[in-house]
Amino acid sequence: MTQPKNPVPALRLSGLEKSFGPMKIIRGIDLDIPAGERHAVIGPNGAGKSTLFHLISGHYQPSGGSVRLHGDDITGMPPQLIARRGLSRSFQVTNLFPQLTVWENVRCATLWALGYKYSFWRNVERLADARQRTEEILREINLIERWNMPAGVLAYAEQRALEIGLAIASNANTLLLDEPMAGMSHGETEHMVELIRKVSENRTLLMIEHDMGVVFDLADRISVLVYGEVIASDTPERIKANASVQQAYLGTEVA
Ligand SMILES: Nc1ncnc2c1ncn2[C@@H]1O[C@H](COP(=O)(O)OP(=O)(O)OP(=O)(O)O)[C@@H](O)[C@H]1O
Repeated sequence: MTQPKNPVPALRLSGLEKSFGPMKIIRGIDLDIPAGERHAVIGPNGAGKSTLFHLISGHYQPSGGSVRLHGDDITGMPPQLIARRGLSRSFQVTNLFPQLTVWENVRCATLWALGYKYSFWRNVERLADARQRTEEILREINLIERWNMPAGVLAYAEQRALEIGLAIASNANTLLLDEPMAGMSHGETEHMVELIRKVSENRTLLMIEHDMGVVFDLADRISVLVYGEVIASDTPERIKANASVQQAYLGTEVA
């Protein structure tokens, strides 16, 4: 990044730990993610990547350590409170209302973000701010032409784009994406990369991804997680050249 970095990182993980019974799954992670960075977490199956996301988003309670979002301690807060503070997560499993239209799905998230209580929702078509914001988001995620289709009949890649739309509709400034390219064709992957690049232009992005082409194309910085520890956190070029990363994980994949 060419701009000076904000001294308060968007995310700061300090001594983060998670055990399940006697099994230490996350073993003391220290990691700063500056605001505006696109950061990828890679690592072998079972390394603890999803667990790490669960800890950051509040879906799991850490066994030790802390999570700070823009300097505020959010450790152990419930997911909905963390989301209210601007951190939004999209899941590997789909999180949409399939019978509602694309428009209605985004509008729900928009209404929530604008602070409307459920009692307002029956006059929802009159809420100009919600309408305008919904339209903006559908344009941003390239689904404006699908606005009137039930979410359940969209193509898989479009459903994933809509999930990203729901995340940004909630006014998120920090996005956690868990394997956004999973199950996509080559063409769909290319579109998703462009979409993620666009929506992360003015947001902080943390993503788990197995597609190394995508990771090395999108990320400003990459952290490599092996057995619950970050063994390296650096630029794509340095990660590629890092001997211990090669040995532990990448092998010949990106050599
Ligand atoms: N709720 C749980 N209870 C017990 N063990 C768990 C729980 N959740 C995860 N684990 C274990 O923690 C380890 C890390 O799992 P996790 O899903 O975080 O890895 P991952 O790096 O995301 O893997 P993958 O790339 O395959 O998705 C695994 O051994 C898993 O079995």
